[in-house]
Amino acid sequence: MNSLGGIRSWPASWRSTTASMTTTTESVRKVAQVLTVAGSDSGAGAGIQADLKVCAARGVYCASVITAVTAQNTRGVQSVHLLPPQFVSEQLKSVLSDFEFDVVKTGMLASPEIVEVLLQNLSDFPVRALVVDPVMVSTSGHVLAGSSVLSIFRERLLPIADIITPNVKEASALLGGVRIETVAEMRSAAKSLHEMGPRVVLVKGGDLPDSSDSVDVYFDGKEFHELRSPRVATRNTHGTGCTLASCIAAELAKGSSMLSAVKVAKRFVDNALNYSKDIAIGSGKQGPFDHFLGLKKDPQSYRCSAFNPDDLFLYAVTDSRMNQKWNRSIVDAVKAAIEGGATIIQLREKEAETRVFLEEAKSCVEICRSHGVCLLINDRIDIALACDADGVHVGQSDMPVDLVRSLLGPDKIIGVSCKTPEQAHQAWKDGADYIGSGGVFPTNTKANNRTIGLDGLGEVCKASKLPVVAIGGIGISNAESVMRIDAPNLKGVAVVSALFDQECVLTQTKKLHKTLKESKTEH
Ligand SMILES: Nc1ncnc2c1ncn2[C@@H]1O[C@H](COP(=O)(O)OP(=O)(O)OP(=O)(O)O)[C@@H](O)[C@H]1O
Ligand SMILES: Cc1ncc(CO)c(N)n1
Ligand SMILES: [Mg+2]
Repeated sequence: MNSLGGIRSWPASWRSTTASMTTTTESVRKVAQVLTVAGSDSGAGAGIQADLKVCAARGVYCASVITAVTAQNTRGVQSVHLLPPQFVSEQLKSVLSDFEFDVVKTGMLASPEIVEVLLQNLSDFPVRALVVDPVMVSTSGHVLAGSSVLSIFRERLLPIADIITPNVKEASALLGGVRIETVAEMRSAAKSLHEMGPRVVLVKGGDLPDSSDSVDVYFDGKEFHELRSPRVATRNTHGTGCTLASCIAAELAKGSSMLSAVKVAKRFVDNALNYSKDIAIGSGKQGPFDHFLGLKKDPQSYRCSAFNPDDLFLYAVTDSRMNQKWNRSIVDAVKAAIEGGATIIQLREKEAETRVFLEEAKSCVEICRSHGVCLLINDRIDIALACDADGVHVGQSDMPVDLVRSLLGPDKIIGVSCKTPEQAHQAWKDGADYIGSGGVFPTNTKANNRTIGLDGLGEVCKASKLPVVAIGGIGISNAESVMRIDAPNLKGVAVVSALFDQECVLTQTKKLHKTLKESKTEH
C-alpha cells in the first residue's frame, strides 16, 4: 500500500513466475500469494469463485475471506446475505496472522461495518499491495453495495489502494453521479478519482454504451494509457470485472509492475472471452466464461503475454561493440533508451560470453519490468528462458519458430526477421507475434544483409497478418519516410546505431521518439 513503499521495492527474487518461488537451504519454496476479500457468487462466474479460478490459472495461491453470500445465476442476483462484520473480521485475522500475502484484493464489501473491519485488520497486519475493485453495480445492473459504503470508500479505502478498478457506473457513483458515456469522460473520471488518493486508477469500459472497442482508461497521476481491445460479441461476460482485478493482483504478486500487470490482465480477460464466447452455461442473459483456457489444447487460443503491437513503435536493439566503443554498460544503455522513450528492448549480444550475457540480461529484465517495457533476447532461447525475458527475436537461420514457441510456451513474445511475403506467412503460421522486416536501407550493423528498400518493406507489410517493425539503416533522418509507407500493420522502427552508436543515448532516443510521433500524427 502507499504507506508501505508500494510494490516496486520488492525483492528481485520475487519478480517472476519461477523466481517468485525462492528456494532456501531447507528447500522451502515461497509461493506468490493473494488474499481476496469478496462475496460468493452461487453461479461461480464472479466474486470469490472467479478470484480463485483466476489465481489458479495464473499460478498464484489465493486465500478467500467471504463478506457476503449471494443467490445468483445467469439471470441475475435473487438475494444477498451479508456476513456479520465480526465474522468477516475473524476470517481476516485468521489468514492475515498466518499467511504472508503479497497482495490483498477486495471485491464486494457491502456495508460500512465490513469495510471498517477490513481497514482495522489491514492496519494490524500490513500487506505489500492493495487492489480495490469497488464492486457496487454488476454488469447485469444489480446493486451489490449501496450508497451507504460511498463515504468510507472515498475517505478511507481508496486512499490506501495501489489501484482501484471501477466500471463506469461505479466510477460515476464514487464521483457523485457524474455522466460517463465517452472515453473522454472516462479520462476525466480517472483523474478525479486519482485525487481521492489511490496510486493508480483503472476505469473499465466494458459497459460503456455504443463502443465497438472495449476500452479501459489507466491513470497513474502523470500519464494516461488507453487499453483497447475489440469488443467480443458474446453473452458470456459475467465476472469480467472480478477476473480483471484478480488477475492484476496475481501478476503483482508475481512481481510485475502495475502497468504490465494491468496489460496482462486485460489480455487474459480478452482471451478468456474469445475462447468461451459460444459456450452455453445457464439459461439467462449473461453467462460465465471459462478461466482455465490455459489448459486447453489450441495454443493460439490462450496466449496471454503483455505484448501489444503498439510496443513496436520505438524498438531499441543493443549492440555490445557500440557500447564498448562508447564505454557504457549494456544496463546503462538500456536505461537511457527507456528513459528516452523506447517502447521495447532487444538485447543483441553476438560476442558476449554466456555467463556475462546472462547476468546482464537479468539486470535488464529487472529494469524493463519496473518500467512496463518488454525485453526480448536476440537468437538465444536459452538466455531468454534463464532470465525470464518477455520473449525472443529470431532470424531465418536460427531455431524454427514453431520449435521456439514450444520451448517458450504460450505467454512469451516471438519476433522473426522476414524479407519476403512467404517468410511473413510462415512466421504467422508458426505462431510468431510480430515480424521485423528489412534491411530497409543499407547498414553496417549486419554484414551481408540484402537491402529490400521501402518497396520491399511495403510488399512484406501487405502480405503479413502480423504487425511489422521496420529495420535496417533507419535513423532520425529517414524514419519519417519509413512510417509514411501506407501500411496499417507497420507499427514502428527498430534501430541500433541511431541510438547506441552515439555519444548520448538519451538525447538520440528522445529525438527519434519525437520524429516518430510527429510522423504518426501526420498520417
Ligand atoms: N464484451 C467484451 N469484450 C472485450 N472485453 C470486455 C467485454 N466486456 C468487458 N470487457 C473487459 O472486461 C474488463 C471488465 O470490464 P467491465 O467494465 O465489464 O467490469 P465490471 O462491470 O466490473 O464487470 P462485472 O461483469 O464483473 O460486473 C475490462 O477490461 C473490459 O474492457
Ligand atoms: C459476489 C459478486 N461479486 C462481484 C460481482 C460483480 O460482477 C458479482 N456479480 N457478484
Ligand atoms: Mg461489466
